[in-house]
Amino acid sequence: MYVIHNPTAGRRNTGRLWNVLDCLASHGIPLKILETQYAGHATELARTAVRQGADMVVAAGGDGTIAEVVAGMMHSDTRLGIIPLGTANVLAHEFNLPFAPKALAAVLGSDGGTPLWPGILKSSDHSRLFVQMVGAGFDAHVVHHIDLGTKRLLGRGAYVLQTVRELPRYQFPSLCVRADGKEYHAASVIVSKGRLYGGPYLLSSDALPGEPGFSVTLFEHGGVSSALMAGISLPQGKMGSLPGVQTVRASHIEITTPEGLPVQADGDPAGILPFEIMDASGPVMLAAG
Ligand SMILES: Nc1ncnc2c1ncn2[C@@H]1O[C@H](COP(=O)(O)OP(=O)(O)OP(=O)(O)O)[C@@H](O)[C@H]1O
Repeated sequence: MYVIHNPTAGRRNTGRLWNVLDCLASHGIPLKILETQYAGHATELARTAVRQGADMVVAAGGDGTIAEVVAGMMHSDTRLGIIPLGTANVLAHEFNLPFAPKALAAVLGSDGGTPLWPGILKSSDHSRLFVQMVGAGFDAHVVHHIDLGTKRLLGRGAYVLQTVRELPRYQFPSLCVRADGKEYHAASVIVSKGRLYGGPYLLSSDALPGEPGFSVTLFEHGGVSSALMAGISLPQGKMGSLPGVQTVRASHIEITTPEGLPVQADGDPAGILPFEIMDASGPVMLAAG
């Protein structure tokens, strides 16, 4: 079992990592632990692990680390494992993974698997894989402005703090979104593979992370009060019933204008508009118990 660890993920709390690895080792599972040195390194390490015949590659980090590991495992029979060490760990919540070391080690050591079908975010000069969601509009603006030191200190609270800071100065420009050819205009858009957002919070109940296609959540209204309402509704699981919020299913999404507006993927900065979003060529199998 190869374990690819991002030492910069989350609050750098490696206690869970070592406890899980101890459990696995005590069950005689051979481990090869690799540490990432820079952004994008996890993809190279995963690709090498697959080439060396790894039966499982474990991403030890947050959603960004998982996406990078998955990008190096596509078109292989290698299974994906997760040790959630990130800030929001949305994918771990999505698949109901345990966070307790013993239970997590049991999942990683089991034969079970469930499909995870990633998405691809493509611009004119680069493309990247994502596992949970892509956002453009206010949430991407917050992600692009977040201070890494504060994120390490406050965890998810850093997003709340940055939201409060950015709200008064964000202009809420109108985005042009084309979902399977149909045009929409919205202040913000979140294109999800999964149901959850920002942690264990329900965004779109019709999302299917193991199948092709996306849930596209469109926030029609901009402005401080609409953004605050969305922020309050999310932890209550009521985002879907908020006035001005609509969700559509689509398999090909283009977000074209305003050009230069920031985009986030899996909670990390991911370039600027314009972008198109499509399914990856197939799923990977996730050890999820
Ligand atoms: N050694 C490294 N130095 C700097 N950056 C790294 C390194 N290894 C990985 N990264 C980058 O760190 C980014 C953030 O990691 P990750 O998303 O796993 O953690 P997080 O943001 O704390 O968690 P979450 O996405 O669950 O909120 C990744 O997108 C990756 O490109």
